[in-house]
Amino acid sequence: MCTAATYKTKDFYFGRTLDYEFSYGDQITITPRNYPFSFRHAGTKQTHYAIIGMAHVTEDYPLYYDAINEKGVGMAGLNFVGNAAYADVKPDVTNVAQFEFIPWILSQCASVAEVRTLLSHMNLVNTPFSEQFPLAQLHWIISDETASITVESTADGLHIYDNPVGVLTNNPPFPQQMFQLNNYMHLSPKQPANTFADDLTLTAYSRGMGALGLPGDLSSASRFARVAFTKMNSISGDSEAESISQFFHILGSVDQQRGCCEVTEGKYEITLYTSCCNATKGIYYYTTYENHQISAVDMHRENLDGTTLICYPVIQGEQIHFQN
Ligand SMILES: C[C@H](CCC(=O)NCCS(=O)(=O)O)[C@H]1CC[C@H]2[C@@H]3[C@H](O)C[C@@H]4C[C@H](O)CC[C@]4(C)[C@H]3C[C@H](O)[C@]12C
Repeated sequence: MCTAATYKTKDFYFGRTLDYEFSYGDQITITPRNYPFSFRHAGTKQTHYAIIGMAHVTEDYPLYYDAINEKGVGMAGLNFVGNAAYADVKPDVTNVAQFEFIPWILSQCASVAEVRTLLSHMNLVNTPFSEQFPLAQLHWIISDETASITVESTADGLHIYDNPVGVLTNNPPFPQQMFQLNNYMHLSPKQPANTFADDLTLTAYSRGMGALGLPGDLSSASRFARVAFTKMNSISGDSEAESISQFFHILGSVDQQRGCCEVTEGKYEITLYTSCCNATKGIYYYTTYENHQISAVDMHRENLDGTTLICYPVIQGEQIHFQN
């Protein structure tokens, strides 16, 4: 399972948890403006916006999982298994392979409004990267500081939904996830009043009872409701430190601990990493399952006019600050 979220204070923040039972081998990867992006069916872009995100790099190509561009647009792919279906290549539209979707959007869109325009003549196609990396069944959240959309490619075509919550998890399809929030409309960060029955003396005997009923399990639908509640009620100062700290707390509400989600005999899904991008400033912050210290890569500390990918390894291993 995975969860993505947005957060706005003075700057705009975008990030995700990557939950899985193994890592593909990820690196924080910067694609500078003059790295030539060769698209399988849509030509080559010699120059484009710079991108920073988490990717598996193979054959000098950044297979991005989540990323932001220098204009403040963020995009993340999350599993959508059993529902994702990609089209065949068609004439008279722009055919973009599923693995190219993040580079295609982030290399040329400066806002979600521009993304919508690009999507109106795009066909998301079933061309795999290679035999070793077949199609991934995903759906996507694409956001800027003003709006988010969810993109789902299913057997009946490409769907673009407004995403007013700015969060995404996995199945079921996005409209159902949104609909299920109706079930939780009575939840509140405030203490509840007794509306159960006039003749009963019921008391709020514990703090936090306004959110009693918020699901605590790790299913995708439950994580959607939980992170939506947490994010929509989140309050923090607007400094960089306060914003990042709050963002990691929002995604911390759906953190997956080893042992609680068995996917096959003896294999457990865990939160491999959590990212928090300052999309306004081009900084990729992250923590990993084994490293709770926040590490960061700032795209503007690199030569963004370069032609080759810049990769930083994910720092693993707890860094404990002994005080004595
Ligand atoms: C496994 C990842 C999604 C994690 C997730 O959503 N887990 C939920 C599990 S569940 O269904 O809800 O149970 C996805 C997110 C991005 C994906 C990667 C990116 O799409 C980039 C390439 C794309 C290639 O087609 C396949 C390899 C790959 C390198 C993908 C491997 C894998 O599918 C990734 C890493």
